[in-house]
Amino acid sequence: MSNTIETTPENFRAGFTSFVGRPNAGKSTLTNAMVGQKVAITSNKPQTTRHTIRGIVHREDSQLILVDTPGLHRPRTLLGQRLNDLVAETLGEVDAVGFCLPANEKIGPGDKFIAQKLGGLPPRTPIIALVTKTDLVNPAQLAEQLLAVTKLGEELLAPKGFAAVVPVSAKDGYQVEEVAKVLAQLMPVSPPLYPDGELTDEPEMKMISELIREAALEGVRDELPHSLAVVVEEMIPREDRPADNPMVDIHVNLYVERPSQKAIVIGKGGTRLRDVGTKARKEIETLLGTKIYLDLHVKVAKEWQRDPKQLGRLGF
Ligand SMILES: Nc1nc2c(ncn2[C@@H]2O[C@H](COP(=O)(O)OP(=O)(O)OP(=O)(O)O)[C@@H](O)[C@H]2O)c(=O)[nH]1
Repeated sequence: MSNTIETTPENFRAGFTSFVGRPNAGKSTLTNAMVGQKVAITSNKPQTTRHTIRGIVHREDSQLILVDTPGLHRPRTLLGQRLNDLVAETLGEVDAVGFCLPANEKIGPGDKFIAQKLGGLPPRTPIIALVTKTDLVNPAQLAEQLLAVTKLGEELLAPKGFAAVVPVSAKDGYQVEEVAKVLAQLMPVSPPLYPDGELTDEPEMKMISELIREAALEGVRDELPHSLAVVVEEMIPREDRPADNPMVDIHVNLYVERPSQKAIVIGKGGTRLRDVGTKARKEIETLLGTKIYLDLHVKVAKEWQRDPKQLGRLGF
């Protein structure tokens, strides 16, 4: 047992923060550079959020919980009001937002789009700009980008602009500590929300994806030898459930390489996927000891076995 309470300094700060930015902006790499350990949250933890926790930064005087903001990462799949609602809802729940903009690329429409959405947030959520990948530019280029980013903030986050603009390189570690420090100062005064140590639910997520993978391969192993990857995207406790009868929504993507394989996994009229879902659900319910709703999606990720970026994303 830890004695967290007794040893917590008086001005300890703890809270939730989220990195946003267009694809490739460096969010995941920065998250990994800041966090000692990867985690994913399930139903049985304190202070459960509806977001996937990507990691927790434990510092002497603070704790930062890095959460995902679904939606902003893939604006093209969500239209208009739905996106606005989602952004307000999810980012309304974090204590600060880190907006990642690569130092080596001109500010583009994707960045402006996100900045505009951030500008629509209630003014209480501080937004800091993180100019990422500074190792790829020279000092003059970096200075120019810092100015451009500051200007973007003044234009689209009027009247306040960004709470801070911090250059960082996750690759060589430059200013990674500074990012944590700046974010920590924006967290509310609070004892740690998660215990140090026993952090990870990742084995649980792995077991769940394995159960689904096994069920999905049953009977079609020859047709789908190594072409199936299963990723548990989110596990979210269902709201408004009685405490003695909880339920967890589990969203899962099954990745295959070719459309023909997708057809095999889904089966005629979706019957096969339904059977896979039923079988896996029972096993997962036994594993977790709670009711679940299993949401399975089959996606084609072309040649994912050969693409390091895709592999990374699928947890290989
Ligand atoms: N040189 C350099 N490359 C970086 C740095 N941070 C990230 N990258 C590279 O930039 C690419 C994208 O980084 P990610 O961390 O995956 O970016 P992301 O914003 O999470 O991307 P999505 O998952 O597509 O939203 C990868 O190839 C990284 O290796 C950095 O500090 N320096």
